[in-house]
Amino acid sequence: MKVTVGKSGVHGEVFAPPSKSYTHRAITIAGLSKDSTIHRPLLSADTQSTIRACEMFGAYIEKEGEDLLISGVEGAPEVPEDVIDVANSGTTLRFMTAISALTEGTTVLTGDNSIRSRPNDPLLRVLNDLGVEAYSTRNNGCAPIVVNGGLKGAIVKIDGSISSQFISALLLACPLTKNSTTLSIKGELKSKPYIDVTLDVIEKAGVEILVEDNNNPKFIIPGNQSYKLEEYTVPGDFSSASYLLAAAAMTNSSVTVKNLFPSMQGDIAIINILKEMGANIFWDMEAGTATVNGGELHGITMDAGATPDLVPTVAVLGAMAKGETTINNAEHVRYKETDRLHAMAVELEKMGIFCKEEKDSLTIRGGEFKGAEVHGWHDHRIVMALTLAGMVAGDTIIDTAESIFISYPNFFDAMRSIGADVVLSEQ
Ligand SMILES: O=C(O)C1=C[C@@H](OP(=O)(O)O)[C@@H](O)[C@H](O)C1
Ligand SMILES: C=C(OP(=O)(O)O)C(=O)O
Repeated sequence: MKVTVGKSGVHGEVFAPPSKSYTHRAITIAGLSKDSTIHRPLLSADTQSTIRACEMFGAYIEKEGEDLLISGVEGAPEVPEDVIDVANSGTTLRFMTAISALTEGTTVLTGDNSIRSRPNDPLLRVLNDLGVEAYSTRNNGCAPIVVNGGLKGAIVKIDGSISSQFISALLLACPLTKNSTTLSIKGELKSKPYIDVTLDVIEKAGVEILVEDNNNPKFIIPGNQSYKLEEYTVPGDFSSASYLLAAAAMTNSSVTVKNLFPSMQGDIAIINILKEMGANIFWDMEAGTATVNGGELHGITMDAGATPDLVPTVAVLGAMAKGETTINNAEHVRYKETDRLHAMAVELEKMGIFCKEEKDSLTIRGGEFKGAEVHGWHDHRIVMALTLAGMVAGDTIIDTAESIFISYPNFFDAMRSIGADVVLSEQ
């Protein structure tokens, strides 16, 4: 699918979609509990992967109105009858690899081309240390992955510099083993707020994990616990909202995004980033609304360590801001659906913007956008970010636009409802 984007601004109000990260955790934990109801889950391609995987472990999941009713396996996942295909979802692959380790048999997990090129070595290594035979069939840490269950608690260390999802996965599975686990981190921990999101839902489901030294965390996970999620409401997604808010800042127009209440999401940082860049933004936490009313944007230096998913948004903001924007501490952004540092540099250059890509940083010199035919890299965040660039440049065509189904299925409808000129076509 292609999207043609014309010069346009935004106006009015729009609802942020439910958080993808919170939805993955709520479904996974409900799948391990008894009976739970999840209110306002995100139903997208990635969260459908988590639903399918939980069903393969024996959970029953039904949609009733806007809710998901989940009858879980009460801590004892069954051995799946078939290969688990997570499609494009890294979160699902990592979480379900650890859940497989709780079964008493063999699970095989795989996914699409992108998933089969993303690293998992640190997770597989720690599972080995926890008594599980877990390996990549290609011996490079990439899916397909084989897991022979039998998870036991132990004292282990994991590399935190590639993906926090390995740690979230272990935090989800380890409370269900017979003995306790102590998990500490080697190297710099990236994407830490996602671990806080995991701990938030784990705690709401009545499971206890002790965190020693929140800055360089060590997790003490008592064993023999059980999840009881019962009732859970998913908050709005700040990563998805970043495109809506940035659209107003980039086109000097105005939008109010609703459903943005405080939560543990690191991407709440978009509010301060926009403020720092010069946008007129006001977040009313009690009302859960964030309003952007234009502004004169200038370049900033951003540390992407905790908020990798904001990188495509900040890259397009930087491309039309005055001066230079540098995104540092961003090597882990290369291990996503695609290498997003490279993808943004290549596509922004096609639109006339100077970019300098280094091993773990991207510098963007603000300039005049020109319309172009650009590649969406089959990556939802690249497509959504380039849509904003197209609204400034006009005459922009982005391919692989269907990838928005991964995290924000009605992104184009939402953008159209606030005035964006976006037209979808089949080829
Ligand atoms: O746990 C999660 O929900 C996520 C963690 C982050 O990944 P990394 O921890 O691999 O950086 C983030 O980029 C991804 O979109 C969602
Ligand atoms: C990287 C992402 O998700 P995942 O790791 O679950 O594929 C994302 O949504 O940007």
